[in-house]
Amino acid sequence: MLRKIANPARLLTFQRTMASTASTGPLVRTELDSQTGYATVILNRAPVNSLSLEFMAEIIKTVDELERSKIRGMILTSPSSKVFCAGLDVLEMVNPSEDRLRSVWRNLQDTWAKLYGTSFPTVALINGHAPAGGCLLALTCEYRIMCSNFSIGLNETQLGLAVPPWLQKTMRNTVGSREAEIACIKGTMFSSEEALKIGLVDELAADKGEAMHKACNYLDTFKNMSPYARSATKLLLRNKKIEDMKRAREDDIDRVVKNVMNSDFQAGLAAYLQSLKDRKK
Ligand SMILES: CCCCC/C=C\C/C=C\C/C=C/C(=O)SCCNC(=O)CCNC(=O)[C@H](O)C(C)(C)COP(=O)(O)OP(=O)(O)OC[C@H]1O[C@@H](n2cnc3c(N)ncnc32)[C@H](O)[C@@H]1OP(=O)(O)O
Repeated sequence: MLRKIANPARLLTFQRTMASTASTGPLVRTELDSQTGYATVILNRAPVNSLSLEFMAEIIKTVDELERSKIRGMILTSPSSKVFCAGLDVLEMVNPSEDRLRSVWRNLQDTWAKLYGTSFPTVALINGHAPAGGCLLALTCEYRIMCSNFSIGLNETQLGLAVPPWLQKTMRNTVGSREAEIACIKGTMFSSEEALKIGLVDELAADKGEAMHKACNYLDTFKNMSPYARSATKLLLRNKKIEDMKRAREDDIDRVVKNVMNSDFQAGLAAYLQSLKDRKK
């Protein structure tokens, strides 16, 4: 459940209607508490918040809007009781047109860059599983609070995908070189408790209410600090990585096209999709 806001009149909800979504309502919902200036961004692409081209475009637009609104902090979460974000929409990888594949990858790069380089403080409230692109979203935030009994990690190699350099660097920056190297190569999925142990998340919470409380506590630490000094320091720390990604982005896209258009990869993906279905039987 989302944190109750004392005065509902203070709650501004930005809503956008998106085409081609199976979710109820907008793909991304933003609730702004005008008392604190904190925005809760709720990823809302049922059933598992998988990242399609349009969904990522919506996340990017939302962050742009929040930058313009001069918010004091953002909490990124999901309305699901089981999944924070299931990563890239695997259907985007099934025999895609090259043009769409390039656009999907470009949007993933931009989603990462936008969230990684926000001027305001960000917390991922990971209230469910966060494989691959779900872990990526969490890693872009400054602080991660994870509910117990879920899993998180960069499991791309398990699917036959290479982890792009900019994502490897983000992981390395968070958990250190050795842990990142082993985790990326093996495609390890960590339990919430293991993730805390290696520093992939910063705190655990018993449930979403507790996680929300902890998220607000993190954002409150900046209450009396100059937003300029805070964000300038963050961007000095992070901008080079964003610029590096942008410089190499066309090579990155070419590599992904080669990876995904490969017939061995497509055969492996078909088997993977079948295994997702079989798990339910
Ligand atoms: C397009 C360009 C690609 C280029 C790639 C190159 C390099 C990539 C490097 C890094 C970037 C990131 C990559 C990725 O993110 S790849 C995606 C990785 N994600 C996964 O492997 C997650 C798979 N899903 C699960 O493990 C589980 O679904 C879950 C998230 C743990 C949730 O389990 P739960 O039991 O709650 O739900 P279901 O399994 O029943 O799922 C419900 C429903 O959703 C479908 N689904 C699940 N995950 C995805 C997904 N990622 N994309 C699309 N659809 C997904 C699932 O099949 C079910 O559908 P159904 O119709 O059967 O109800």
